[in-house]
Order: sequence, then structure tokens, then C-alpha cells
Amino acid sequence: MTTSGYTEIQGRVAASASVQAAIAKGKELPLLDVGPYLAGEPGALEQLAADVKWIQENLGFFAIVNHGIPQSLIDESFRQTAKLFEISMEEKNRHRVGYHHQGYLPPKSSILKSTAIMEKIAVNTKKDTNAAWLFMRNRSADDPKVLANVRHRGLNQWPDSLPDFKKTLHAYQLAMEQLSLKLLPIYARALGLPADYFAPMFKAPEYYQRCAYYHPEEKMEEGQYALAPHSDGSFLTLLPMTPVVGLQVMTPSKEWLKVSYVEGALIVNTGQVLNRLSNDRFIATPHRVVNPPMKRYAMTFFFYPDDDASVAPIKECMAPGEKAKYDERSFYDFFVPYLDDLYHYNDANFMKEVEPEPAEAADSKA
Ligand SMILES: O=C(O)CCC(=O)C(=O)O
Ligand SMILES: [Fe+2]
Repeated sequence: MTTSGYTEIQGRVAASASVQAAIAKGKELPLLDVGPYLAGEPGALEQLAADVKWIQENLGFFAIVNHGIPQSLIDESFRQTAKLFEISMEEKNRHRVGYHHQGYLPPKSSILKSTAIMEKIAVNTKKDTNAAWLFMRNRSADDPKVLANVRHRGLNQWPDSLPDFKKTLHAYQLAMEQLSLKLLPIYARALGLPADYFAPMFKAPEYYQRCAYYHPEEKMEEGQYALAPHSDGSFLTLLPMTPVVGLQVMTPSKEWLKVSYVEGALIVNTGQVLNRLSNDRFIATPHRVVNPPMKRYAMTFFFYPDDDASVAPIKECMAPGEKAKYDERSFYDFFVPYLDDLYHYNDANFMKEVEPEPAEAADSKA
């Protein structure tokens, strides 16, 4: 195979004028309608691929509508996520995140320290104010990885007092996984690869789903964030939009684009896995969440390949003579150090300084 597929697509279908204009202005995310593609309309895949190629080489973030995820599922998932952060501190503490990065992560319990970001922006030294509850692919007790205690492949910790949370969020995760799988051909074609190129890497794909609660913090320190600048580790990330502002995306000119709300839209961005596979062609864009004006929730869905899939640059994506910028390794061997680089709650000295969540501190006095 050669790199001809990549240039061919460039010659054949141009990115939409609206996508090019949105990126040139840098004020809002490009918006793509994936409805015609999901309905199998002829030509829709190639147009989306051209648009996504343009987006991925320039901004790395966009929004989609007509994605097929029922709004009722998204709304109920948001409702359940709000309830999740209202359960007792005692229950949250029973499910505290640890070795597997699955469970409750209190506010101000971690400094996001991403090497990839430090090189691009600055060293972050402040604790993030968000609280989160982290889920990996839901596994059963007899899953070989659970039995072998493979790190980050343990049993999810679901809140016992909220049975509807598990029912709803698990359905949400599966719906997001199905949509992610349907989006893979767009990325394959955007890279000039056959539409089904990624299928063998996603036979048992992994995901990581992060429910986050950003409370409006009264006293933010200089350089402190609700969620500090980072780039995701994912192949792709899906995030239902919320009307509560806070998310900012770094543009190629290093300005922060403030994401504005589009009803029913999902934000799509890509992370370091696709960045590696494309040998830096598709960017893993830095983004951050600033202190919100009111309670804000997020239900980020990070989509990954199989644990044993290679995340070395794809040869067919590289120009003749181009050198691989990343080493040969499995997705799993990328993922574990990625999370360790970002999160530091396993550091006992650091955790000693953890402060209680303001609202809960007030509750417990009552
Ligand atoms: O809350 C948001 O809008 C973004 C969340 C995010 O970037 C993440 O979970 O990685
Ligand atoms: Fe993110």
C-alpha cells in the first residue's frame, strides 16, 4: 500500500466551506450533521471524511447533530449524574478511586500533570476543583482480566443507593460505544485508509467514562482550573453538550475557544491514540474547563481500541521516508502510563492534603 489514498481523497472531496470558515474564525466548533451518513446516504461518508480530515489537521474538535443517541437517554444520564454527586460522603468514600482508576475521585484530589501538555502550555501546579466518578468498560466478576486483577480492568464501582444510575449510565455507555464504532470509517477514510481499516483493532474495544461535577468554586487560585489543560488519551471522545459554559479548546493560534451550546449536539474530539496512529497528523487538542457560573456536569466517553491493538503510527498514513514519531506498543501499554502521568491520587503524601468538597463539608455540619 502507498499513501495514495490519503492524497486521493484530498483531491476528490474538499472540506465544506462552513467547516473551513468555522475553523478560520476560531470562535465556535465546526458543526457536522452525521444523519445522512448514519442513514447510509451515498457520498455522505466521503464528505464527512473530508471535513474530519480538515478538522483533525487544524482544530481537533467538532460537534455533531443527528447522531442517533436518544435525547431522553442523555437527559436522564445528566439527571442521574447530578444525583450521583449528592449521595453521602460515606458512600462516596466507600467507592474511592484507587489502583484501577474506577470509582469516586474527590474534588481537589489531583493535579493533572500531562507531559504532553506541559510541553505545549505550562506546568500545572494547582489541584483541579472538579469531582468525578470514573468507570471503565463494565465487566463481570468472571472476566479473565478481573480475575487476574489487571490494572484498570476491574469491576466498576456503582453507587449502591442509586440503582437507576447504573441502569441509565450503563445504557449510555453502550450507546456511546455503538456510535463510536459507527464513526470509525470516517476516521479511516479521513486518513486515506479503507473504510473498514480500524475494524480489526476494535474487536473488543475499551472505554473509560467519566462523570464529572464542577461546582462553582468561590475562591479559585491563580492558575487553578475546574479541569486543567490536558489532551485526552482516547482514539475519540464523545461529550454531550451542556448549556453551562466552561469548556475551552485551544486553537492552532493558541487562543482559547469558548465552546457554546448547541442543543442536542455531541462534542467529538480525538486524543493521543489517534495522534500516535496518525504520526501527529491528527492533533490531540489541549482543552480545559474553567470555573463554571453554576453547577456543571459532564459525562465524557473516551473510546479506545482493544488492549492488544498496536498504537504505533500506521505505515500507510506516512509519506515516503517519513519517520515514526512514536514507538511500537500495545494500547494497554500506552494507557497505563498515560493515566499515571495525569493522576496522582495514588501518591499518599499528596492525598494527605485533600480537602473536603465545600457543599458536603457544609452538609456534614448540619
Ligand atoms: O467537562 C467538559 O466539558 C470537558 C471534560 C473533559 O475534557 C474530559 O473529561 O476529558
Ligand atoms: Fe478532556
